[in-house]
Amino acid sequence: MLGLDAAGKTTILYKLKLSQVVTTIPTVGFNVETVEYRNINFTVWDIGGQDKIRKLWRYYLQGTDGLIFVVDSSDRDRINDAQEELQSILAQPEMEKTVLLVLANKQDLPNAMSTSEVTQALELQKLRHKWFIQATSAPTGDGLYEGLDWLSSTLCSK
Ligand SMILES: Nc1nc2c(ncn2[C@@H]2O[C@H](COP(=O)(O)OP(=O)(O)OP(=O)(O)O)[C@@H](O)[C@H]2O)c(=O)[nH]1
Ligand SMILES: [Mg+2]
Repeated sequence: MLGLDAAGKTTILYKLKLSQVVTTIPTVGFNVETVEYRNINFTVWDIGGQDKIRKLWRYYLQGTDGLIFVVDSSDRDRINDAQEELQSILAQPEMEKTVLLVLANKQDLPNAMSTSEVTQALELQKLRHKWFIQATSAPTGDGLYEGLDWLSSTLCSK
């Protein structure tokens, strides 16, 4: 699970793992948890997204079945940064066969971009990867399991 700092990755991970909203601090390094859903054990790696440590993302890619890319839909100023980071990670050789779940998170905030706005900004239509975008709100959990539904059915049919 990757995405810019403050996109909501750690909040999402622990909402899935504990069904709780935890208080987070910026992740330096990573958190890893297994999340069981529909008889699948997802090993979810939540990797810190601050600018200075983004260059470490590529060290976590080997053996990845699926990429969950989390976006703060209310952060219009940085959606282009998110687009650039997503493209550069998908260009890595380890990611050639990965499937991509984009979580358009923070839908509860006023002025959040819609999934179609995020789709356009991230240029998802141009990708050669299988992808899906899901609107989410981490504190309520809205959309999280719909995203995992797509991921599990897509990975199982591979
Ligand atoms: N309103 C709202 N706030 C959210 C949502 N998801 C996360 N947040 C808040 O956004 C802030 C950052 O969330 P984190 O989960 O720490 O973000 P992160 O992506 O792990 O950030 P890094 O560890 O720095 O990469 C926290 O204050 C969260 O409570 C959401 O869907 N809606
Ligand atoms: Mg974090």
